[in-house]
Amino acid sequence: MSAQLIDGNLLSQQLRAEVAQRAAALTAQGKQPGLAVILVGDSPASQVYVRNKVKACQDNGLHSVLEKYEASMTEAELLARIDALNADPKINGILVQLPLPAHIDAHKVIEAIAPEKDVDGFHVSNAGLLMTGQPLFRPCTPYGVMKMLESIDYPVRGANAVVVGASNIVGKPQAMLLLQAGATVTICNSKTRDLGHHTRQADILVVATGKRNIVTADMVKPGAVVIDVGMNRDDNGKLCGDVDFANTKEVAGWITPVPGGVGPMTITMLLVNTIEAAERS
Ligand SMILES: Nc1nc(=O)c2c([nH]1)NC[C@@H]1CN(c3ccc(C(=O)N[C@@H](CCC(=O)O)C(=O)O)cc3)C=[N+]21
Repeated sequence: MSAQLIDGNLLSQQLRAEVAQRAAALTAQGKQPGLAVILVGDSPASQVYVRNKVKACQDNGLHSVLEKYEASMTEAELLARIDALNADPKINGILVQLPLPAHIDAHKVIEAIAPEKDVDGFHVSNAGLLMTGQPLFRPCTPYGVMKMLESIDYPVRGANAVVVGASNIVGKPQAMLLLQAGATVTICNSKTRDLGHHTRQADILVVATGKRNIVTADMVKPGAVVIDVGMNRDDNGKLCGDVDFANTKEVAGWITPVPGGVGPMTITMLLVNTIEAAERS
């Protein structure tokens, strides 16, 4: 292995220690930070993620409530729950776990969350603030990736960054954060011709497609930072990313593992955003 590992568990541990201190300080002022997590339906993957989020709150002194609903819940019922949480002074952050069942309009639901409680940073108002350089909440996964680059003191300014994947949740906000940090940013998508041509230019390569092995070692510039946002299962049911880790680690300068990379950082930044919401309240 020539690449250095960027350990998301270790970095999370350090950042969560700061989170716990800020949570304790707020609690001492009678303002314990609170997160509400809403899960509609019972997808096993979502159950695990949501439980991890609630546990991270408990471990670091944040108040949390988990609201679980049947997949048959109506959109109107969900919107009513969000209204109630918007008005609840004990709740500083509201997270509606995605994806939602097909009969519920996810855009409508996200737009119903008060922007100052939108700790995912998915509301159009928060997307607009991010795009115009005045972010209120940075979306957790891209924010965590920037913290990982910071942790290795990587000079993002002037670097070539390539983001593979253009989702509203990861790819697009990731590109914005990298751009604001001074990188030259390329966003690739599922229609990109000759993906390797683009990825080989990358000093920083962020891969967020949900397709296992979409990036292989021959597509990576020697010495590059490779950040794997993928969460897939291999043929044996083992968690794996979007990058062919075993071969790419021999080419890259730094690489993030799956599990133990971006995933824990996403949860850490959710805690950070919830703390910031409480500090502002
Ligand atoms: N409104 C909303 N906000 C989200 O932030 C959100 C969401 N919906 N829907 C689903 C995705 C996925 N996501 C993950 C977070 C942490 C891990 C994580 O901690 N992964 C561990 C492993 C977990 C395991 O063992 O399964 C790791 O990579 O080491 C994974 C996935 C947040 N998401």
